[in-house]
Amino acid sequence: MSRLLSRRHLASAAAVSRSAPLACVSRWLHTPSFATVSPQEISGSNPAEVHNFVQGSWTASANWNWIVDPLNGEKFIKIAEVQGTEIKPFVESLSKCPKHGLHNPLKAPERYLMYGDISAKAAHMLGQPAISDFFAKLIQRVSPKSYQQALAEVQVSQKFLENFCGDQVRFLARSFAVPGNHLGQRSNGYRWPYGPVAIITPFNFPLEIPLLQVMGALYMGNKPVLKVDSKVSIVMEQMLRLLHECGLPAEDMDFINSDGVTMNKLLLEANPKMTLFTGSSRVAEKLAADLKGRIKLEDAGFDWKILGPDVQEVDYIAWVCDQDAYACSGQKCSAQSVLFMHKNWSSSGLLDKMKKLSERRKLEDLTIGPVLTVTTEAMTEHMNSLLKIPGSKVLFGGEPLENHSIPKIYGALKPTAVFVPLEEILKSGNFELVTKEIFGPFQVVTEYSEDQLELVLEACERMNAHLTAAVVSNDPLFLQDVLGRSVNGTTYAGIRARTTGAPQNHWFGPAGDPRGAGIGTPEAIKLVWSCHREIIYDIGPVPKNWALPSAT
Ligand SMILES: NC(=O)c1ccc[n+]([C@@H]2O[C@H](COP(=O)([O-])OP(=O)(O)OC[C@H]3O[C@@H](n4cnc5c(N)ncnc54)[C@H](O)[C@@H]3O)[C@@H](O)[C@H]2O)c1
Repeated sequence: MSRLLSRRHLASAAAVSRSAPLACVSRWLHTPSFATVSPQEISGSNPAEVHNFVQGSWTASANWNWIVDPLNGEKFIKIAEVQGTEIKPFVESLSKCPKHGLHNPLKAPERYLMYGDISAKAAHMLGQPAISDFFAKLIQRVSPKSYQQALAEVQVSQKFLENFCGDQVRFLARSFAVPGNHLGQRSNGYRWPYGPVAIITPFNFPLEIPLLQVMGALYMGNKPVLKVDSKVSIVMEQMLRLLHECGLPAEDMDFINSDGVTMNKLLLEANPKMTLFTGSSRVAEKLAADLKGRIKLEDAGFDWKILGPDVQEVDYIAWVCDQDAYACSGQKCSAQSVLFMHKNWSSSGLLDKMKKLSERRKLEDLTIGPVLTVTTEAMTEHMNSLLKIPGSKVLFGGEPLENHSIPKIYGALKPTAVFVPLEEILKSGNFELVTKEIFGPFQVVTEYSEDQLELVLEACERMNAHLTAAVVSNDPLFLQDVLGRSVNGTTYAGIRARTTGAPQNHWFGPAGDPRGAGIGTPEAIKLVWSCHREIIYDIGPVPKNWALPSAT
């Protein structure tokens, strides 16, 4: 297939060369062999198509759903969205996988090695500048963020694949043995797959989240059906084509485009033994109930940062705050949502520096850009509600972006910070409002005095989402106190602490919830994608002098 595509590209390039400038030809020649789209070429007059993959083949659907370009509102990508009446092939495909998986430590162990090889090939391909550039630009088209942010997503994915080359996949399934009570007895603990599983991922990391989760599922022997938010599923569709080129067996995973309702239906009919959901808490709670708990969750983040009493490195910390709150236009689940600032920082100029840094962001290079799930009106309305709280004020931002063609269905807001007094945040009428996750370039800032640390910790305790956090201080007693009385799953501590940017070598996920999932590290893969199985071997011999005991 890849050869066919390459030939097709060459043929198109030749056709184009008769009429178009050389630059265009070179773009086609640089489109990777597996790819069916060229990021720069997609437009209203040249729309891209995204297909499904089930039971080993690419398929269309009776319905095309149009995705609009977040920067100009043009219909530019057609998605073959599977309808409720079309899910049968996906249900059948999943049902072909037994509960004991496609491989496990006692079945087809050579597949662990095969996945080591696939990862090595995929890491090599993704590491080639033309291919990382292809994915970074494709990500930018559907989930607008700066080139550096999009490229970082590709690089994290590439490093992750490198981490699981060679024998590293089989090491994920390392088992242990404990000597038994008598000769011939021993217990072995194994990491066992769930078999048929489902993965649902959101729009904000179109490559990293689905790729890392799907590979983790496959490594451990599961057969996943993957659904990525249709707004961005083109990225993972192209990645799946790359994986096939690297040797991923066609029957090992399915890829579905659908709306949430159809996916919900598929989950209920196909009955996957485990579902990994990454997205909003609203959908997470619905699925947890529908699936009777057979689910792991990576849901909303209302991520806090506490600046300790020791004021230092103000320029650096202002820059980290700016990146944490506003990179990717605040659409990271790890984005800084609230900043608790010790009063010692008031005269440091930190807030002024943050304001200046936020003003450097511009639409032209996508350092600020469209917000895909919250409209400008909704963000402004939220801000106005906060401003009704006594003592609140806009520190900076608070206005819509200007001179743009971002469609109205998406949001466009300047990087915004609103100050709310700490005592007011804690009032029961205000707390829910202030700690509502706004998935956009928006943060709340507050201040605390020496004797108010208890109130800060009370606020952190009362929050529901415990994803990321940062304790910015090099005072070991302060760190110990705050870390010992908080729970967030991915917490950075020290003067360089941040809330965002977790690469593949950091566990990333919420804590404090037994349903909490993780992503990135070997521990995350083992926790999410395998369960413990203990086999107790007891092969004898039965002692020669054994006699029938009395009944017990
Ligand atoms: N914790 C994490 O690691 C993490 C990472 C990224 C995003 N997020 C969170 O995701 C949210 C932003 O994404 P969103 O608003 O697009 O999330 P969302 O919950 O609306 O959608 C996420 C995915 O679920 C699908 N979906 C919706 N309803 C469904 C249903 N009933 N059954 C099955 N699938 C359904 C969507 O189509 C999409 O693919 C934020 O709250 C953010 O914090 C969390």
